[in-house]
Amino acid sequence: MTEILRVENLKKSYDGFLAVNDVSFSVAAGELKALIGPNGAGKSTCFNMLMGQLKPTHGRVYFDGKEITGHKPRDIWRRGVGRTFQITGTYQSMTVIENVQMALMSHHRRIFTIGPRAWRLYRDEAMELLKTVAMQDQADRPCSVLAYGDLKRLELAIALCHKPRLLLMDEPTAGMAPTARVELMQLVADIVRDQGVSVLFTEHDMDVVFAHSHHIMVLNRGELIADGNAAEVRNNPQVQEVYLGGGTLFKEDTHA
Ligand SMILES: Nc1ncnc2c1ncn2[C@@H]1O[C@H](COP(=O)(O)OP(=O)(O)OP(=O)(O)O)[C@@H](O)[C@H]1O
Repeated sequence: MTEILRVENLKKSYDGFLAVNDVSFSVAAGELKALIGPNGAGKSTCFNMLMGQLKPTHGRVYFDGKEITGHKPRDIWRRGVGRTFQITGTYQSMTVIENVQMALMSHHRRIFTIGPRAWRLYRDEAMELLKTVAMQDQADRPCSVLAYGDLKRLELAIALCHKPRLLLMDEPTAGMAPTARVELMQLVADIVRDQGVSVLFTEHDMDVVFAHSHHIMVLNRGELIADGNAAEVRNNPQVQEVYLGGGTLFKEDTHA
């Protein structure tokens, strides 16, 4: 499979404390890959280095074969790396579809189009994106009245406006009820399958991780201790030790 992201020997030191220590991995085109680990393992630090918010102390990051180490977040985003955050960032005073239209205007560099005419721009394209996340029936509702799970789906539609080839999702299901978590990740898995986009996500809910990921990486104290499919990771003694002190780890995965 074609490699979309490659990370080589990434390190991040905070005043001498190595939060990420010599981490190397890759993400293939069309792959749904999880990055898991206990609190403080270095997942967010790693994400922030991939997205340009943090400069690595050492190491290199390549996106689609080109080095992006230390590039500005906007440059990385323009190249096709999208991101969703733990806290949703929609405009509450606008409707669902207006939020998507705003993101499309930004993508097409028409963000300074103002007045009523603006809301005729990209409406069809926005509606298509809302269909992708099964939100078309809520297009004209104000964001302020949306349920949390719907906000997360809207955020996903907004991230897709920029046609990312790689989407980094930081704890996409945080704060959601268990059924809504599985539904959201099923939606992400469908988008990966149908659109060929790659997704790298961090997650604390192991049911979500093992049900949907093609591959799983485990970070512990800044070091990558496993990178493999669900069975390989589940049976890895070091992973079991980290999570449950050596006991039986995860439920059987449902991913084929
Ligand atoms: N700006 C900072 N300055 C100093 N130490 C930091 C900073 N940011 C993170 N750390 C430390 O680096 C380590 C890794 O933190 P990070 O937030 O990357 O972990 P994480 O795996 O994302 O954790 P969580 O699952 O709790 O979000 C932690 O020990 C944290 O305290």
